[in-house]
Order: sequence, then structure tokens, then C-alpha cells
Amino acid sequence: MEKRIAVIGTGYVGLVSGACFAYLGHRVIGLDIDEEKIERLKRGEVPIYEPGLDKILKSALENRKIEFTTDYSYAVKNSDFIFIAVGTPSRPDGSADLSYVESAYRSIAKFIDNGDYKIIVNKSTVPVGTGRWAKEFIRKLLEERGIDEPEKRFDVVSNPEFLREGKAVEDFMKPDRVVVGADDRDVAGRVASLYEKLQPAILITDLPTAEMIKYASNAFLATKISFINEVANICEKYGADVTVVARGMGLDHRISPHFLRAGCGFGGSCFPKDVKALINTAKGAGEEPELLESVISVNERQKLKPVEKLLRHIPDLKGVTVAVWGLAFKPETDDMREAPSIPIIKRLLSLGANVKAYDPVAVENAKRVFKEELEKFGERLTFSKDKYEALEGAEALILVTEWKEFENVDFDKLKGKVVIDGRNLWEPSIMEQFCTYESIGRP
Ligand SMILES: NC(=O)C1=CN([C@@H]2O[C@H](COP(=O)(O)OP(=O)(O)OC[C@H]3O[C@@H](n4cnc5c(N)ncnc54)[C@H](O)[C@@H]3O)[C@@H](O)[C@H]2O)C=CC1
Ligand SMILES: O=C(O)[C@H]1O[C@H](OP(=O)(O)OP(=O)(O)OC[C@H]2O[C@@H](n3ccc(=O)[nH]c3=O)[C@H](O)[C@@H]2O)[C@H](O)[C@@H](O)[C@@H]1O
Repeated sequence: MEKRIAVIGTGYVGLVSGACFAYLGHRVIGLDIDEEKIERLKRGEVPIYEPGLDKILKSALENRKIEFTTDYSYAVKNSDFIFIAVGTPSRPDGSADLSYVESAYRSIAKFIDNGDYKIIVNKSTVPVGTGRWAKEFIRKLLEERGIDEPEKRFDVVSNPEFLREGKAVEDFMKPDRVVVGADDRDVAGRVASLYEKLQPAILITDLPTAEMIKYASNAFLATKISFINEVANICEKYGADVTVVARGMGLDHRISPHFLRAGCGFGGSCFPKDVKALINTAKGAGEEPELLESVISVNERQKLKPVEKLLRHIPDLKGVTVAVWGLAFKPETDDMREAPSIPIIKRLLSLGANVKAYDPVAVENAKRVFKEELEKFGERLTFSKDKYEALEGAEALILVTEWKEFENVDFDKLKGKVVIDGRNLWEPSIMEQFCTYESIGRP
């Protein structure tokens, strides 16, 4: 049955979930404080690169199932479910910055009136305890406004999102599970029913448990990556092949083959931030999260592995041109947040190298990320229009992000170069015929 949904924040998660809810037949209002973003969305432009999103958004707009606004009053009054999908970035101490979430609650609370009942759903990743804190926070805001029985005017529910960038639409439409946490099972059930067309596995929990499931899931996946990267580093010393080790491990269904790809570390807007936030939450309660701290430190070291390897072949990089293929934190996205390419390029520049960088879609975002370096190093950092142009005049190539277009390359163009494959994309026996080749954790 059609339900009225407002989605607060039309970033990655807000836009994908809003468009998908509309595609599922609900009426959706997407709200953002970024006026330019909303104007673009009204014109049907998709401000992020996400395969499949433009299609479902276009269909939702054509069917008038989705509309966009910057007007909180309109969004709150015309919805029964209000999904919060604003950012929860890391503060310098690693804790989650909840100021955007808090500001969204304040704006919503301004427009909940006597007689209303709204279900406020946290889709943003928020630390365990936030939902119950939010209940009291919003109740007080309503009380200050003189609203009758403020606690009856709303409920707060946790419905964490597990989508991956690049596969976001598919992940939303075919979820492994939908987790809904609330202090009232009936309210949780109402949120779960929004997904009924997808017939997903549904887990209904209390508020803090749902919040913790999100952090524990991301932290576990990040742990798998740091684990396999550490194993890769040991493999290198003894001539073992980490890709085969991972396959051998993954055949054990208790381990599963996923997230065991060794490489130059994990990036993105969530793994680094969420592991750090969980560390902060643990410490705040007097716990010593040693394992989680190692997940971060192993990852920080791993990001610079390709440069370390390059230095073994070219010990002095002063004046040496190095091509870097792949800038986004992973393929199929233009997202540069915490991308391993950032420390890699910064280190290359600080060692005196000239860098020619290429990415199929993330160059514009990369230019913003490297604004300071572009000013400081001038022509020493350039962005190439295609992968082969980046190779011109380069003595070395570092592959950081395994975009599909790098799979089948004209290997002749790599002749004589030092190639560091940060994602184990190519076959060593083939590469060694053309270039000096190194990958991660393979003999
Ligand atoms: N990016 C991802 O793949 C995933 C992200 N998440 C979580 O979802 C949340 C959102 O992440 P993203 O979509 O990546 O964030 P984002 O940074 O792409 O988008 C956030 C949006 O919220 C808007 N915004 C900020 N304050 C606002 C306010 N007071 N009212 C209305 N709009 C406001 C911003 O203008 C922006 O458009 C985070 O907590 C993140 O951890 C969860 C799963 C996947
Ligand atoms: O909370 C979030 O935001 C999301 O975080 C991740 O999704 P995402 O960051 O989009 O990307 P992933 O595909 O998980 O990759 C993250 C990083 O890990 C790296 N990775 C992944 C898998 C692997 O085996 N090895 C590896 O190094 C990738 O290159 C990438 O840098 C989770 O996979 C999602 O379930 C979650 O919803």
C-alpha cells in the first residue's frame, strides 16, 4: 500500500532510498538544505554517479511518485514516515559528528503539531544510544513549543542502511536483510512494511541493537579486509599467494569468500569513519577496542604499500613521472572520500615524483580533493583524459582502483615500466613478459 515518506538529506543514501521507495510505489518527498542540489534534482539531473539510479529516478519523477523540496514544513506535513539520511562524518577524535542529524531533528520538530503522529526513522548511521537520546531530545523540543502530549506525537525508529556505492540500487532492491529497531514492535512493523514488496528477511530489534548491528557489520567487513591484507604481507615474505589463500579460506562456508581481496586498503565514506566511531563509542564506555584499533592502523599502512614497493625499484623518485590509474575509493563510483589514491599521490609528490593521474569518472572530485597540491606542486600533478595518456613519459604505473576498463589493456604500452598493481588485477605471469611487475601478497 502506498505510504507517504519524507527523506531528509538527498545525498547518496537519501537519494537512492528515496528513489527506490518511490519505485516501490510510495509517495516520496526528498528534502535537502542544499538548494542547488534540489534544483538539479527537480530538473531530473542525478548529482552522483550511481549505476541504475538515473533510470529509477526518471521513472519516479514521470509517475509523480517523488518530488524534491528544501521546505521542511511541506515535507513534515505531507509525510507519515520521515527518514533521516544526512551525513554523520568523523570528528577529529573519531567520534560521529551528529550535528547534521541534530539539526534535522530540530527542523522536523518545528513542524509537528497537535494531533500529528510521525515516525522518524534514522537511516543515517548513528552511534548506539542515539535513537533513545533522540526520543527525549525531540520530546523536549515539542514540549517547549507547547504541543500536547509530545511523546505521543512521534516515535523514533532505527533502520540502518547496508547499501554499497556502485551497487546501491541493487542492494536496496535485493537486501540481504532489513533491520528495524524500535522500542515498540508495532511501530517497527510499520516501518518494515514499507519494504514488503521486496519480501526481504526482516529482523526486528530494540533501538540500540539495530544501531549496533550497523556498526558491527561494517567493522567486521573492514576487519576481514585488514586481516587479509596482513596475511598478504606475510605471504609476500614466504612466497605464498594470498589470492589462492583467500580462495582456500573462502571455501569454508563459515568464512565465506567475500571481502577477502587483498589490496592497498579500504577507503570510502563509511568503513574508516564507522570503525573509528565504534572505537570512540567503546572507549567512551571504558572498553579497550584493541582489535578495532588494529583494523585502522593496518589499513593506514596498507594504503602506502604501493609506494613502498615502487621505492624498492626506483629508490629516488625525484623527477620521475608516475602514472596513477584509478582515483575513486573503489570502481563504479566517483566518490573520493578516504580513497587510498589520496595518501599515495601525496606521498609520491612529497618524494619529488611527477604524477599523472587518471580515473574514468572521479577526476572532477579528485581536483577538489587535491586543490592544495595542485596549487603547491603546479604541473607536477596532472589529470589525464585517458589511461594511455597518463602513461606517456611515465616510468612507473600504480594501479589503485580496479575499474573494469583496466582489465584488458594494451600491455605493450606498459613495456619497460615498473607496474605496481595495488588490487591484484592482472596475471603476474603475463605482466612479467612486459614490465617489472609487483602486486599485493603474490609471488
Ligand atoms: N554512502 C553510503 O554508501 C552509505 C552511507 N550510510 C550512512 O548514511 C548517512 C548519509 O550518508 P551519505 O548519503 O553518504 O551522505 P552525503 O554526504 O552523500 O549526503 C548527506 C546529505 O544531507 C544533506 N544535509 C545535511 N544536513 C541536512 C539537514 N539538516 N537537513 C537536510 N539535509 C541535510 C546534505 O546537503 C547532503 O546532501 C551517513 O550516516 C552514512 O554513514 C549508510 C550506508 C551506505
Ligand atoms: O555503511 C556504508 O556506507 C556501506 O559501507 C560499505 O560499502 P562501500 O563503502 O560503498 O564499499 P565496499 O564495496 O564495501 O568497499 C569499501 C572499501 O573496501 C575495499 N575492499 C572491499 C572488499 C575487499 O575484499 N577488499 C577491499 O579492499 C574497497 O576497495 C573499498 O575501498 C559496505 O559494504 C556497505 O554494506 C555499507 O552499507
